[in-house]
This record gives sequence, C-alpha cells and structure tokens, in this order.
Amino acid sequence: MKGILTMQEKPLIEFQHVSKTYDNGTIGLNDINLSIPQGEFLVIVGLSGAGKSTLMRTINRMHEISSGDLIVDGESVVHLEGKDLRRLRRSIGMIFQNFNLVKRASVQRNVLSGRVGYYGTWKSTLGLFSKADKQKAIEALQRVGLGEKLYSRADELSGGQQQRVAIARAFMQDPKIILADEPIASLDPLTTESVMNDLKRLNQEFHITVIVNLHSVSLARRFADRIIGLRGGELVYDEPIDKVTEKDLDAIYQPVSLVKESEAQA
Ligand SMILES: Nc1ncnc2c1ncn2[C@@H]1O[C@H](COP(=O)(O)OP(=O)(O)OP(=O)(O)O)[C@@H](O)[C@H]1O
Repeated sequence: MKGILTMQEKPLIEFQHVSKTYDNGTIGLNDINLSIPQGEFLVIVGLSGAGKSTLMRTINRMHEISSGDLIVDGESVVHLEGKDLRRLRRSIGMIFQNFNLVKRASVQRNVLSGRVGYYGTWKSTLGLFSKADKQKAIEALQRVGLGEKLYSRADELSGGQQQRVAIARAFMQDPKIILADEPIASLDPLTTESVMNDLKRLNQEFHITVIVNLHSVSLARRFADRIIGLRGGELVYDEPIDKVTEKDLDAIYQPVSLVKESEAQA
C-alpha cells in the first residue's frame, strides 16, 4: 500500500493508529494510518457502512476518536477546545449530501455564513458582515456560476445549485481543507459533473486539500489524485490514481462476507 506522499512533503493531515468505537460498541474505524499531503484530491470509496463518513468527520472533530492521534497542519487536534477548536473548524469547509443550507435565507446570507468563524459572536448573530466579505461572497458565487442568484432564497434553487452555494460557502472560510461527504448523492448526472468540477477547480487553483466520499467508482477515477478504500472500518486500499485498476476497485466493493470466505479458503 502506498500513497503519493514523497519523503520531502510534510503531511497536512496524519492519522496515527486512529480507532473509533461508537457508544453502542460499533467499530467505526480500526487502526487507521494515513498521511494526506496539502493539495491532494483524495477520494474515499467503500461499501455502505465501511467508515467513510466517520473517517472524514474525525478530521474536523465532528466525531471524536477513541484512540490514536490525528494531526492537522502540524498539530494534534484531539484535545483542541474553545477558540483553538474554532480555528481548526474555520480552516475546514464541509459539504454535505443534503447541502445543509438555511433554506429560507437568501443565497447571499448562506454564503456569508461561511465567514462566521472570523467574527465575534454578536457581530455574526446580527449579520454585520464587512463590505470586503460581501464582495467576497459575490466573487465566490460567480466562481460557481451563480452570481445572479445572490438575492434568491436558497430553497428556490435546484439541488445542484444549492450544492454549489454550499461550495461557495465553504470557499468563504478560506479553507485549507474541504471535506465533501457524498456531495453528489442527491444530484442528477449533469449537475454532478459541475459540482465535481467546482471542487476540482478549488483544489487546483487554491491548492485546497479536497477529501470526497463517493459511491461512484467512475467519478473517483476521473477526479482523484489518489483513492483510498475502506472496509469494516479498516484501510484496505491506498494507491495513486495511475496505479488504480478496475480489479482493485471491484475487490473493495466485494461484500465483507465474500472477503471473509476467500480469506478462509486461502
Ligand atoms: N452515531 C453512530 N452511532 C453508532 N454507530 C454509528 C454511528 N454513525 C455511524 N455508525 C456506524 O459506524 C459504521 C461506519 O459508518 P459510516 O457512516 O462512517 O460509513 P460510510 O462508509 O460513510 O457509509 P455510507 O456510505 O452508507 O454513508 C457503520 O457500521 C455505521 O452503522
């Protein structure tokens, strides 16, 4: 197993023997070791329940790990609290399958909310955003081709447009990392294409590290720099895109019962 991290590059994200057991005893992650360099477009694949969301959500501490250590930008994030945790979360944009927009608010308000981490509580509660941030919101929307939708209500937009607003919101955070948890699961093929292209552009133009959970193997192959595969909470695959084969991907998607059977026969 090898990623595309070279000896010279310092990883931006490092999982060191990370395990996660949920309160009900379910194992989410089991002894994950993984280094992700800055600027990588990493796609996580695996069967439903393999641990893809869990892995992603430990990075911004939406889920706590049970053991091991998780380093982001040179610092262990496991014990961060208060303003240090807010600083971490500000540097990580998140894209969800269901967009997570405030549906009754304007597109502008949704995009500006990406800046909230840079303001004190009272200013952000009152929506007192600076002129510079309002201008930044316009530019972020233009970047995803929705400049003319600034004053529309979020729920007037199509699913694909809403996801692109979510991408603009993430971009407003000036993130080092974007985590996209099945960003295209609710979209048709055409909008899927534009959402994936938006993510790729942010990755290439701004060197933002993008980590995406995908069920589509063909999209993973087209957009990833590197693909990792999870099964039963374990990292079972890690290859740069030029080494990825169809056969490898088929194996990742084999039901766990079949894998156990073939291991028993070996
Ligand atoms: N809050 C929770 N409490 C208990 N178990 C959980 C919780 N969240 C996830 N799990 C379990 O942890 C395992 C990994 O789940 P996770 O959502 O990370 O998988 P996934 O690969 O993202 O799946 P999918 O593709 O269906 O989203 C699964 O067995 C799941 O049922």
